[in-house]
Amino acid sequence: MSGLLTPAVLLQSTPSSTNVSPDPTPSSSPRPDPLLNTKTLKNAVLKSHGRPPWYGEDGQPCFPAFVIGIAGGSASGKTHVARQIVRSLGSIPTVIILSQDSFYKKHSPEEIALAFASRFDFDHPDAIDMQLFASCLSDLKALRQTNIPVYSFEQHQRLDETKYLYGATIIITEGIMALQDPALRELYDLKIFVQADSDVMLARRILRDVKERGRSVEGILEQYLRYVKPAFDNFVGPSSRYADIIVPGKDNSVAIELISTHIRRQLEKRARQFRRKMAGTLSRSLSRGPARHLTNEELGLVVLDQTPQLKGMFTILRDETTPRQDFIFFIDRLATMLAEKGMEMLPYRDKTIETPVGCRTVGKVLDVESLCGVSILRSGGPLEQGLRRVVNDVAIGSLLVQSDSKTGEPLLLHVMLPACIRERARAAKTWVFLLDAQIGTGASAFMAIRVLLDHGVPPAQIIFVTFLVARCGGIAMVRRTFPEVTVVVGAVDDGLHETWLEGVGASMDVGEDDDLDGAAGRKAWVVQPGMGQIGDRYYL
Ligand SMILES: Nc1ncnc2c1ncn2[C@@H]1O[C@H](COP(=O)(O)OP(=O)(O)O)[C@@H](O)[C@H]1O
Ligand SMILES: Nc1ccn([C@@H]2O[C@H](COP(=O)(O)O)[C@@H](O)[C@H]2O)c(=O)n1
Repeated sequence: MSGLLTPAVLLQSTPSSTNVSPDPTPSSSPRPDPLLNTKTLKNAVLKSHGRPPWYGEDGQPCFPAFVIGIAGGSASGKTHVARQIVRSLGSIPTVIILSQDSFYKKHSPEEIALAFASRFDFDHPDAIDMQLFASCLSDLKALRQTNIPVYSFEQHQRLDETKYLYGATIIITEGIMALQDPALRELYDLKIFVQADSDVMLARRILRDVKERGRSVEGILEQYLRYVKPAFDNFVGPSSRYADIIVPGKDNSVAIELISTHIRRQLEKRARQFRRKMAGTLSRSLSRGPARHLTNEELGLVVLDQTPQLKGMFTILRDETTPRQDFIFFIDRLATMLAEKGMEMLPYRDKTIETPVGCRTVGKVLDVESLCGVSILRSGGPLEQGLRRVVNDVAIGSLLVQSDSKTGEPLLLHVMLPACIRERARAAKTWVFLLDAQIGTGASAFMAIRVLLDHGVPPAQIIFVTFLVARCGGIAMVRRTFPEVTVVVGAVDDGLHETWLEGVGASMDVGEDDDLDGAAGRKAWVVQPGMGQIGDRYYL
């Protein structure tokens, strides 16, 4: 792996307009193709055509990520092969290139001093934290988030920071010892060994280490003869026997093409028909006669009290003649009421206080370690204001789920989560308000809940807050699959219909279960009587 820092890298094969970032920093300006320049690898941002559902109707992940292990001598061309595979795959879902270099053990000051004198053996299997490597890879393969170490070749040291990774469909790991460890080998779906002549490897290593790793030629040669060459003979070379395919270290375009064809076939087998299935079940049940309308109690929803005051607010919001200013005012007010209702679902404990007139009294205090919001873009946006009013300084992340224009499948296009749920241990202690304007087919809600579960948020700590739910839509499936998730809603409507919306093709109002379908309009599942496209009415 080249580059001074060696974090795992998230790459996309072709540029996309949508930024799917593993980092909380959104990219605003066009970035160079990270495949072309090794120096940009450390800044690479995951871009994707979107991640289709990775779970079944039971909500459980059904296909692990496809994992490829690439081993070979130092500078044999492992990173190059990995990038060529990504490039050759063309339009594919997200890929992570995970370098074994990230997992060099933390060194003592004495070891670092030896490393600077080219007297430290980085080529023995013991130099690598194989256990951590296997555990991070196993999390990623199981579609869970992970945080991997970041290594500096310049400092010969693992840095304090870690790199958050989530959401890859294909993971390519590369490293001299990638095929060495049995636990790692177990995780691979395809094992590759890159074979190059030793003089080619040495020549490439000298050029690269001088240019990119700040080394002298003398140091490189000393390290090579003392450690690199013997390790290749003893460990790296012999591990080629575990490979499914040996790829030449140069002129390897035919091998790369064969490998990508194999991967493409494997991915096709994993394609799913999720939203269609959810909507299909619904249509079939409707065509058999009048839909059986489950009651709010049967659906297990927490519905705001349907007081005349609330009904009055909904009347204004449902009215198509309501001016936008009024719509925004009442949506914000309703969002605040829903956030307050959501707060009722949290645990509280007793707290004794003293009042300004000297009386002691027992009250309540919120009993949660951490609390955040995640908004399903962009129609979850109008609920953010309500949550901010109720919870001071609350961190709110976002997810972008959009329907594929051809298949209608929900696609996860963007994940930007607050820090408190980017680490598994913290996520387990965090309560999350998941915000979306309405639940129609339920496909977006399903996907968003799955993302939180992948990060280790317990289902009982997820509070889905929404203005409207379609009684006969996917809510029954969402509730059946994730019974511990609380759904707080303003009103429950009876209808859900697939409609052609004229002239709104460019809209990205994706939280409302719509299918983008050309510039002249789009097909969308709309809740009826409903309020129309809440995001459009709020933001346009
Ligand atoms: N097939 C190839 N053709 C030409 N140059 C290559 C090829 N593969 C690798 N290289 C060059 O060799 C050097 C080391 O390659 P790299 O992929 O970083 O090796 P590794 O990851 O195995 O250490 C890089 O400068 C790279 O550009
Ligand atoms: N601080 C370090 C750590 C490792 N190395 C050398 O890197 C080689 C593995 O990386 P490749 O990208 O070449 O596969 C390995 O041979 C180590 O000797 C180093 O020089 N300094």
